[in-house]
Amino acid sequence: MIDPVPAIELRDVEVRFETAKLTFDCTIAKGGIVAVAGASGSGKSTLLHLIAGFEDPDRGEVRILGENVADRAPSERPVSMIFQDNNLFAHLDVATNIGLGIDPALRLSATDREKIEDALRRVGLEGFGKRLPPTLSGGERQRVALARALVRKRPLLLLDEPFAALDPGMRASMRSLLRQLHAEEGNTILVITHHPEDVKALADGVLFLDQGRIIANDSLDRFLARRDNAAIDRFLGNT
Ligand SMILES: Nc1ncnc2c1ncn2[C@@H]1O[C@H](COP(=O)(O)OP(=O)(O)OP(=O)(O)O)[C@@H](O)[C@H]1O
Repeated sequence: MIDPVPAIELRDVEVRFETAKLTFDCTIAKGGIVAVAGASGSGKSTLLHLIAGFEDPDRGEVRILGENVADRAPSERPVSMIFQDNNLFAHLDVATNIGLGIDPALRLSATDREKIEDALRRVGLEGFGKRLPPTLSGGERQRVALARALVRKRPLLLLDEPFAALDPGMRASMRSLLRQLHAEEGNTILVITHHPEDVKALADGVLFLDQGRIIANDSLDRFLARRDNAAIDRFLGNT
């Protein structure tokens, strides 16, 4: 049965920049992996920033798990966000970077240390705790960012092009890791990607943006079958 309380609702949300006006209306059910796609500049990052609280709407309402989050700072929202890069503090070792997800003041108990070790195991980085981020590969750094999100235990995980810097083999392995963690956590994931193969391999649903608007909010199958929009055709390589 579909949970009646959606993970995310954007109601008449409008953001105005000097050169762009973005308007978002959508409802996203709990528990799926949703790919967020669309041409460069279509508004994908802004959409995620609105949900995470890094951007405030000029109009409209952002609701998470049934609650209007207008007054909630990013750290108070039930959300973790992973960026393309710059997720980690270079001068802090991997375990400490993950510990920041548990307590930003780093008052970590023995149980917290076990949670960090467990998260490292789950992302395939056992024994990496003492390493510094600059000594890791791009894929390993993204795994650490995922481990930090895991220990935060937030029901919503937002990823802004998390695979952008990775080679095809690494992308595929990150996709399967994400699917596996999603199956274990039962969380709701939104992931920005420019690649149809990520959408096909990862997503249950697709939000497709064009010029600051959501023009599709479909199940994966329905999205892949669409032939009614030039921007979607271009993305899927149907032209
Ligand atoms: N802080 C800002 N100030 C002014 N304009 C902005 C700001 N953030 C985004 N914009 C504009 O809003 C539009 C959408 O930007 P956004 O970064 O959300 O797009 P995107 O789909 O994530 O693009 P990309 O795929 O290139 O990352 C663009 O025209 C961009 O120039």
